[in-house]
Amino acid sequence: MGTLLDGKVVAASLKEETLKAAKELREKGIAPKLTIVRVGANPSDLSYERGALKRMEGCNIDTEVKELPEDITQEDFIKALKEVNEDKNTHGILVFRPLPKQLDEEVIKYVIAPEKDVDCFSPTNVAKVMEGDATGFAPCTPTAVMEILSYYNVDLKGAKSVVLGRSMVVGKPVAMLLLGQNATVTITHSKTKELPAVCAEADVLIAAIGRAKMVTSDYVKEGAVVVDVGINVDEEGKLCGDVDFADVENKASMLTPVPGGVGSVTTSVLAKHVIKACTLQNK
Ligand SMILES: NC(=O)C1=CN([C@@H]2O[C@H](COP(=O)(O)OP(=O)(O)OC[C@H]3O[C@@H](n4cnc5c(N)ncnc54)[C@H](OP(=O)(O)O)[C@@H]3O)[C@@H](O)[C@H]2O)C=CC1
Ligand SMILES: Nc1nc(=O)c2c([nH]1)NC[C@@H]1CN(c3ccc(C(=O)N[C@@H](CCC(=O)O)C(=O)O)cc3)C=[N+]21
Repeated sequence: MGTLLDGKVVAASLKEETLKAAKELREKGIAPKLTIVRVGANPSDLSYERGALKRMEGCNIDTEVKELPEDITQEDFIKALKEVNEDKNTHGILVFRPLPKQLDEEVIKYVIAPEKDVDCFSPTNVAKVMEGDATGFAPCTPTAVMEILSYYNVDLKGAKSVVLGRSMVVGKPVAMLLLGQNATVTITHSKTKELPAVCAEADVLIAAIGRAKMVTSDYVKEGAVVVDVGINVDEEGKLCGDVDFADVENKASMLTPVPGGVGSVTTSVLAKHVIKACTLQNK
């Protein structure tokens, strides 16, 4: 089988850098802090929150969770978010999405302070991802994909890369980040014709569709690098990715597992972004 792209190893390496930077900030009397804004108690928000709080603790980053009622009005939500924006002790803000339907994300995305927006909610940061402007914050999950590829020295220059999925959360931004590293990028989605054949052209294949084990060996070129972003549950109720790992592992040269792949790097990127925000705000 190919090389396992082990997210835990990448996460540990990122954590080491982040811890060192956090220590240096604290020596200057600055305590880096992430504030999480959560509306209601959605299970997937709570699962990410648990992982994020644990990771911040391991990285010596302070945290606060601003828990808001499920039925909060737009006006009250905006007021609460502005308070976090203005909180001098908060350097990074994570707003769990999607928000409940009475809250209009198209309005709220303009409210979050771009310099504290560590998971790319603000259009300012979305634009910076498009422009390849490194002063912004790309979303954590696509950045985690890039960190894994970089850690394992995957050469992206000129590489044929195919992204499965075009959401604003994963597919589109990861395509822009790949382009920024000089990959030749194809973005595919539910309307793509001859999808397995298009994917089988890829040197680097990124799966972010949210379809359990859909990516079988016929989607994969012999020797390709495959990164699985999906977090799904299979028919037995176990966590699984978008890639059929057992079917693909002997064809790919490198492959991420689920769990233990991209998902385990995402919170380390979040921590890195909080440190970056804190450093920039104290320049
Ligand atoms: N590891 C992590 O930290 C994270 C993991 N995830 C996981 O990543 C996956 C994707 O998430 P997200 O981008 O938010 O999902 P969305 O549902 O928002 O987007 C899915 C995308 O995949 C495309 N798609 C869906 N079905 C097919 C299909 N049969 N063939 C081709 N394309 C298809 C859709 O196409 P179209 O646009 O045409 O509808 C869409 O662009 C999920 O499993 C999610 O749980 C998400 C965030 C964080
Ligand atoms: N602004 C915003 N950004 C997000 O990234 C975001 C969000 N809102 N809202 C909620 C969803 C959900 N989500 C999860 C990520 C990882 C696990 C998960 O299970 N992680 C495992 C690791 C899984 C693995 O190893 O692959 C863990 O942390 O132990 C779950 C859920 C992020 N989300």
